[in-house]
Amino acid sequence: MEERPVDEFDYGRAVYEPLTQSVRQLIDATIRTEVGEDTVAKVQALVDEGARLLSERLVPESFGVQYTRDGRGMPWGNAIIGLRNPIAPPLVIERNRDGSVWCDVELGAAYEGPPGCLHGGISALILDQLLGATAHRPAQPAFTGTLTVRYQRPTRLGRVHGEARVVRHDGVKTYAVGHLENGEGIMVVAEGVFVRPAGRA
Ligand SMILES: CCCCCCCC/C=C\CCCCCCCC(=O)SCCNC(=O)CCNC(=O)[C@H](O)C(C)(C)COP(=O)(O)OP(=O)(O)OC[C@H]1O[C@@H](n2cnc3c(N)ncnc32)[C@H](O)[C@@H]1OP(=O)(O)O
Repeated sequence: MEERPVDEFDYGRAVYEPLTQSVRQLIDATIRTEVGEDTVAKVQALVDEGARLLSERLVPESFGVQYTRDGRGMPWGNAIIGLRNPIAPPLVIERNRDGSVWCDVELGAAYEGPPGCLHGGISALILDQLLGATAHRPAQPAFTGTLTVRYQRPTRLGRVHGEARVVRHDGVKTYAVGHLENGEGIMVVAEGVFVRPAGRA
């Protein structure tokens, strides 16, 4: 079997992240463009050619979490944090010493629900990942059992700050809370129960 280079995380990141970023720009421009139909048709042909080239070799199914030889996880297809997923903003989750987490993310036209505002499902997606990340412990995966989201005020598109922390553990269950805020205050709050599935460490 071919030896995997130790720095394959950095290598993969250098190769694929710029492509993902370009596709993110393409998504934004696709939504907001006002060019004429000839240009749209021309771009469509270019995009189709790009998709054809990339499809010459594909993993058989979804990306999953691939691991480098030194054990670093690459959840690069993930819908919200995926480095190779153009529909992911992506969310970069930072962890404090006490295990709580936070993120700052810029959310544009691709995440719109009510005009000019963040789609509620996207808020829930961000909070699911944030609360899940703080509930998750190494070698103790915790699935979202229940996520309750309260939308207090419409969140304008743009810069959003999120935070989450664990409030208690009860056997296989971990209870976490979190919120999304921006310059206008706290917009969305969430609480969740994360369950370590039966039969897992
Ligand atoms: C995700 C793991 C990944 C690990 C990978 C490593 C990298 C991680 C890096 C970074 C963190 C990432 C963070 C991820 C963020 C995103 C998370 C998601 O979106 S997860 C997808 C959506 N969620 C599902 O698809 C679950 C589907 N449901 C199930 O699989 C089961 O129903 C499960 C595991 C939730 C429970 O099944 P049972 O058979 O293990 O549990 P029973 O024995 O029935 O119950 C145990 C206890 O839990 C409570 N419970 C069960 N289900 C519950 C629920 N849905 N809500 C609340 N409590 C529940 C029960 O009442 C019971 O409590 P009593 O011990 O009696 O006090």
